[in-house]
Amino acid sequence: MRFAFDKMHGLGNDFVIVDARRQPVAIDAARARAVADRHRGIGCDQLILIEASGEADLRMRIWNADGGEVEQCGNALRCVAALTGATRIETAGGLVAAEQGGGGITIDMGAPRFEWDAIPLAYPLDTAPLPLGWDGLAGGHALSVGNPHIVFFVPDLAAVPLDRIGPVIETDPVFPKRINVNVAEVTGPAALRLSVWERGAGLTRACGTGACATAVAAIRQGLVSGPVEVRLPGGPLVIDWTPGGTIRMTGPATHVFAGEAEWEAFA
Ligand SMILES: N[C@H](CCC[C@H](N)C(=O)O)C(=O)O
Repeated sequence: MRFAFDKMHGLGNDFVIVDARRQPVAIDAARARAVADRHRGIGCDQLILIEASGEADLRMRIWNADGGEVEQCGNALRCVAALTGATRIETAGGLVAAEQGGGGITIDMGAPRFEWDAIPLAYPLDTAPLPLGWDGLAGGHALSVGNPHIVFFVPDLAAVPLDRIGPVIETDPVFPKRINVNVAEVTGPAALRLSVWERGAGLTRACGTGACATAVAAIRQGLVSGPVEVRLPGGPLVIDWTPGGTIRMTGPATHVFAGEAEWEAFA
């Protein structure tokens, strides 16, 4: 059966977006993996499904390239807001607000969570910092911005083999739902450089929730003051947060093309 989709990206973190409000759609892990496959499918970091919502303009669901459905995706929120004009979006990670302005699209991501069982961790531990280390990375801060993140600050980002160490941390049993791994370098009083090993997607060009988590961890530790420019391999996002408040992320959303395909091609 034919379906329509939109291909979009946020700083190179790319998505296939399917609007199920106008066409019946059933996604499972195998179909998500097949659509995301960059050789046999359409290719994306995440597959995004838009559904009707009883409490917001729409509901956004997210599947990583490995087929796992997850709670939140910052870059996709900007893309869906740009595509649909939605100003309130329901996700499994919470209800968010979107506004479109001169500097791009701003998403209010809600408040971060720092308790061990909100990340979640497998057992009670301090989360800021987590008393654990992996291959020379230690002192990480774990937090949830709707989805789970750990954030490490290092003196030289280029010296960290994130492609090797990322999957080890992502799949450590201390993280029962796995975790997104962020490694950042402070480059100014309100500037960070960030690379992200994403849960279920690996190294991506950008991670919106990773930028949010990293900026919050840096502000909490007094490493920077907000609003923070977080420079990812695909470009910059601006993240603003003050303790006790909600996180506001501002950045671009790019529409690449609209397409059609047959679900039968993604068995
Ligand atoms: N890999 C993430 C989902 C996508 C997040 C990222 N693409 C973003 O822009 O926030 C997770 O498993 O929680």
